[in-house]
Amino acid sequence: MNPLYSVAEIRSIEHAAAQRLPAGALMQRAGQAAANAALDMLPFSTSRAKVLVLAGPGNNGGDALEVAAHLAFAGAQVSVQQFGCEEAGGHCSPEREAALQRARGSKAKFERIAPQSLAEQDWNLVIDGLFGIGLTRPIEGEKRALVEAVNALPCNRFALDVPSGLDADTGAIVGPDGVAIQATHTITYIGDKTGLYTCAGRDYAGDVQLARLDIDPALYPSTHCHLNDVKFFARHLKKRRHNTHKGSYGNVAVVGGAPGMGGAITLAARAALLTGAGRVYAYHIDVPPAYDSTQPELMLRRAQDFAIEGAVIVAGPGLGALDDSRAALAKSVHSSGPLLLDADALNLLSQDSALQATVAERSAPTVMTPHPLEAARLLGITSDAVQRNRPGAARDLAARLNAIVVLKGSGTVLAKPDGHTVVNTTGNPALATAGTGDVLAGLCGSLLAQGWPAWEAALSAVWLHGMAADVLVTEGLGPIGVTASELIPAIRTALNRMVQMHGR
Ligand SMILES: NC(=O)C1=CN([C@@H]2O[C@H](COP(=O)(O)OP(=O)(O)OC[C@H]3O[C@@H](n4cnc5c(N)ncnc54)[C@H](OP(=O)(O)O)[C@@H]3O)[C@@H](O)[C@H]2O)[C@H](O)CC1
Ligand SMILES: [K+]
Repeated sequence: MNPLYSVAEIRSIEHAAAQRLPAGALMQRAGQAAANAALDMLPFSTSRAKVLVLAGPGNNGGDALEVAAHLAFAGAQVSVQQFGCEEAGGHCSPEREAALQRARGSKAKFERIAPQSLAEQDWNLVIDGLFGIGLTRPIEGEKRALVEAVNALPCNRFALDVPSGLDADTGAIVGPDGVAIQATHTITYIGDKTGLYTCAGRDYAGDVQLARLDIDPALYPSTHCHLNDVKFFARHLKKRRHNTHKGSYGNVAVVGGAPGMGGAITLAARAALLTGAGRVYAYHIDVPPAYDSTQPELMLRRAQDFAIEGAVIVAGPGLGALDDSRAALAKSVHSSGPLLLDADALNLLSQDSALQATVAERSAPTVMTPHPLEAARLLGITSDAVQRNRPGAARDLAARLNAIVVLKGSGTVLAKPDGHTVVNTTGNPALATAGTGDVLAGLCGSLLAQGWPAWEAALSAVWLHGMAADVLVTEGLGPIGVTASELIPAIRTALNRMVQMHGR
């Protein structure tokens, strides 16, 4: 189900497949698959279509040359900007050579147009075959200028395998200070790749399609990395029985709300309530209001008094960094039930290695929901370093703290202590606003309280959180200006729809 492969795994599949096929067969298949998709992108009769093909020095360039030949034979006006073998120290592959001959045998025009002159022509499509999984350093010099000029063109940009400049494993732009083709569409070969869905991947890959090149499935290794999918957690979507009561749906205790931060704990508690928890307590570090006038169902208490066993604890929303905050966190970590750590709980934890050891030894499940900077503090690295390898950072943190980690951001990455990784595909920039992390924490805590296993609770919470934002945008609300408060009822609707569709 939606496996994601590393560059190393793709290389080994490619190598095994190539042993059984005539030389160049995979590249020809790659070129054919891309050409077929490209023809669908051309706006009208092919003969009037102007296609700019960027062919780099490696086999990604070979793919592009195959595409150039196909499109030229189909009648399109093809211009090839080739950066040939001499660029790569002369070691071009035989299959790329063969592709070059085929392209030269077509009506494709081999020319070198100055990047700044590209905009003078009305291109209908750009084929990006500069670099694929072999990119080893930032794109520089003339190729950098070409990438920037192509990104400014008003037409579709079709990346072969990976948008040139993007790291296929991490979704980071290969830097420092790198550039990448901002593709509107990507056809990725042999296996889907993590970097197309996280970090800069979603912004630079556009619509992704997979072309497996008819490779024998037996050549694919089992992988521990997948795209999130309802199928991973659907069996826990259960229709409610009549003969139940609030105790059937668990208790959530949200711990936070230091002075001036009452909003965070309120959002988390409301999210837990509106997504089905039986009882929700909000344990405030500050003196809490008498009651929440918008949601009087919430039970507000002082964190100093909290001794709630049997509840799922969501520690962190607005927790602050007071002595009382640390005390409440320590009590939460030493509790015996499922625990969700978010926001300030993670920041306090990053300063306390003894408490980290206690977390790692917990017998009950722990879920952590850091954003990149919170993850960086826990890992003792910079947030840039986290973003340069989000899957790796999430896996490191999960292993170190024996916890399920939800590394938030574009293409949220979830990791288990055993290294299993899932990249989420729902969500959009509507979530980039204050409080949505508090809402996710409350939602995940609510599912834990309702008896979901921790991994499936995290997968489902992240999926629903993003899906709710996607629905709000399709309904014309956002992505600009959506508030965390508006997200909560949208999540409730999405959850109920999912239970109706998949629940038993
Ligand atoms: N092999 C097959 O049958 C198939 C391959 N597929 C396609 O091939 C690419 C991977 O091809 P590869 O040649 O390994 O790598 P790239 O084409 O991505 O380019 C690497 C070459 O570019 C040089 N390089 C790397 N970074 C830079 C840079 N920043 N500036 C300039 N040049 C750079 C590199 O040389 P170095 O030794 O200098 O690193 C290589 O020459 C894959 O993505 C597919 O598109 C298909 O899957 C079909 C089957
Ligand atoms: K490419």
